[in-house]
This record gives sequence, structure tokens and C-alpha cells, in this order.
Amino acid sequence: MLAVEKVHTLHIARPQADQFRLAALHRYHILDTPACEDFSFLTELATKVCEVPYAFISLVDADRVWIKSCSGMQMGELPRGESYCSLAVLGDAATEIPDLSADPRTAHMTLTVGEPHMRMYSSVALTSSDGHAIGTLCVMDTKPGRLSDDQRATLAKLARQVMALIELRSNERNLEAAVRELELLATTDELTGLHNRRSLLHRLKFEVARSRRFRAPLSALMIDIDHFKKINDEYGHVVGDHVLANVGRLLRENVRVIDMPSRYGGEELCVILPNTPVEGACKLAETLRAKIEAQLHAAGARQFRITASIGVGSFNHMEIDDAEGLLKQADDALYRAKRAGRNRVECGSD
Ligand SMILES: Nc1nc2c(ncn2[C@@H]2O[C@H](COP(=O)(O)OP(=O)(O)OP(=O)(O)O)[C@@H](O)[C@H]2O)c(=O)[nH]1
Repeated sequence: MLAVEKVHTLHIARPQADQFRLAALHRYHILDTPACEDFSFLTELATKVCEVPYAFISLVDADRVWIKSCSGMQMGELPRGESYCSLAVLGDAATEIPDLSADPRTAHMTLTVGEPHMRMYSSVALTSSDGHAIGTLCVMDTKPGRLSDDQRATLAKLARQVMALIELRSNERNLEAAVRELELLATTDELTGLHNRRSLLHRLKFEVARSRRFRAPLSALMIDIDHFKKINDEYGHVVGDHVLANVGRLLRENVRVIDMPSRYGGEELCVILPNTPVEGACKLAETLRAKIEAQLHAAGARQFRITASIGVGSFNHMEIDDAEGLLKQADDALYRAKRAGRNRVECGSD
């Protein structure tokens, strides 16, 4: 039996379960997505199979009906109270209204009284995997009438295809998000939020090649917190971890977007500085050293400061070597800074 014969209310009642239906719809993240040929193909097919001028893929949101695809006219969305599909998602899986102007629920609606004066409406619900009607695949005509049994059965099959496509798009989106999340996890050091060593070495190779190609200088800072062992011994490892996280944040906030601050290992941090000559790198190193020295850390109620030693490695494009060469230069300079008394910057090769 068709839903129209069972519904007697004039107004569109919102069932109690509408919130669950809306939650199911929103989980697909399909509302307001761009037009797409795959969906247009299915509405075109629906008009041909049902021999009517109009077909729509309608998704019934809280206060509007958003049209994913339509054939026969251009339409973006309708107020929920002006859409036949709002009625359809409340009824049976299939809804048919043979004369919209004779049905008290639809006779007053804009598409019935105004252009194009719709008369026949037939739809199949788009049902989510958890059983909620999130919208419809519907066909309409300006002449009253009914679909044949065959047409109705084919429309139901097409509706299943529409739903399969919605599921596919949603799965693709979820997969892309999961890949992005995994990429972030694989390249980020959890404690400091900086790039990890693997990510640093990967980028460094690329930057070395780019410096060669574009004849640009390239620098790296190797930063090591002074007497970090003492901090761990005196305040405990948790405080030590907080110190590392604080310094990581300081680096992220004080370098350019194209620079790459990373955790090289343990309490040793590294910043790659593309297109930066030795003078600029030493200046930045001195700024960072001073900021690290000024930064306050907490161990319970106590506050304390730390210092760091920084080694600067730098190539201009004439002498560019390889990634290891740049890091070794920075590491050697760091060693000299430590030997010279710590809390200082040493630049370039000996
Ligand atoms: N809390 C904490 N400590 C770490 C971490 N990684 C390395 N360390 C500690 O950092 C300390 C490094 O000690 P050392 O290599 O002797 O260097 P240092 O004490 O900083 O002395 P200098 O570098 O010579 O100034 C060790 O005690 C490590 O256990 C970490 O992720 N968290």
C-alpha cells in the first residue's frame, strides 16, 4: 500500500526519531558537497526509466531539503515544509502521490501551485546502513498519474545504487582522513609536536637537492639542552618531558613556516633552514638561544630556567655536499659550543 493512502495529517510532523535520522544523514558528510557526474547519471536514468521530465536525489536535513542532483530543472535546496520528500521520509519505503493538487498535504506547496505545477510524485527512500530514511530518489511529472510496477521496481533499484554511491563517497572520505592522520602520526614526535627524525631526514634530502638546483644556501641548527640529565635527576622524567615539550613549542612558534623544526633524538633538536645563509642562521640561533634561556619551566610550585647550546651548519650552493655533511657540520659546531662552556652558539666549520 502506498504511504499517501495512510497519512492523514496536514502538517509535516517530525517523528521523535528524527534526531537519529539526522545523525545518520550527517554521518555521510554529503550535504553541500559539489555536484558530481555519477549522481547526475542516476537522476537522468530515473527520468528515462520512469518516462517523466524530473528526477531528484533529495536529502532531508533539519530545516531544508538539499538536492544532491536533479534532472529537468536546476534546484539547490527547498525549505523542508515545501518539499514532498519531507513527507516521504516519514512514510513507507516507497511513496507515490498521483495528483499533488488533490492531496491536502501537498496542494499548497510552491512546486504544486507555482511553476512548473507538479502533479505526480513518486519516490523511494534512501536508507542508511542503520535503517534511517535520509532522503529520497524521486521522480515528478506535471501530469497526474502513477508509475507502472516495473518502473517503480527499477526506481527502487536505482535508489539502492544512489545509496551505494553515498556510502562509497563517505568511505573514501573516511579513508583519506585516516591516511592523513596516519601520515601525521608517522612524521610527528608525540612529546614535542615537532617533526620526528625520519621526517627530518626525508625533508633534508629534498632541501639539499633543491638548494643545488636553485643555487640557494641551506642551513641547519642542532640544539642540545644543557645538563638535561640533571633536570631529570633533580625534578624527575615527567618534568624533563615538559621541558622538552616547552622548548618544542618555542621552536615551532619562532621559526618561519618553511623552516622545519624537529626532534633529532633524545634532548637534541634540529631546525632545517631552507634558503638561509650562515649569517641568517647564526642570527636565528642566537635569538632562539636567548628565548630558551628566558623561558620559564615549572616543577610543582618551583620555577626554573634552562639553557641550550646550538651548532650551526651551513652550505652555500657552491659547496653543497649532502644531507649528512650538513648535519655533521652542525653537530661539530654544537660539540664546540658544549666544550666552550655551553649556553652559546657556534657557527660553521672549524
Ligand atoms: N625526560 C626526558 N629525558 C630525556 C629524553 N630523551 C633523552 N633524555 C635524557 O637526556 C639526558 C641527556 O644526557 P646527556 O647526554 O648526558 O647530556 P646533558 O645532561 O644534557 O649534558 P650536556 O648535553 O653535555 O649539556 C639523559 O639523561 C636522557 O635520559 C626524553 O624524552 N625525556
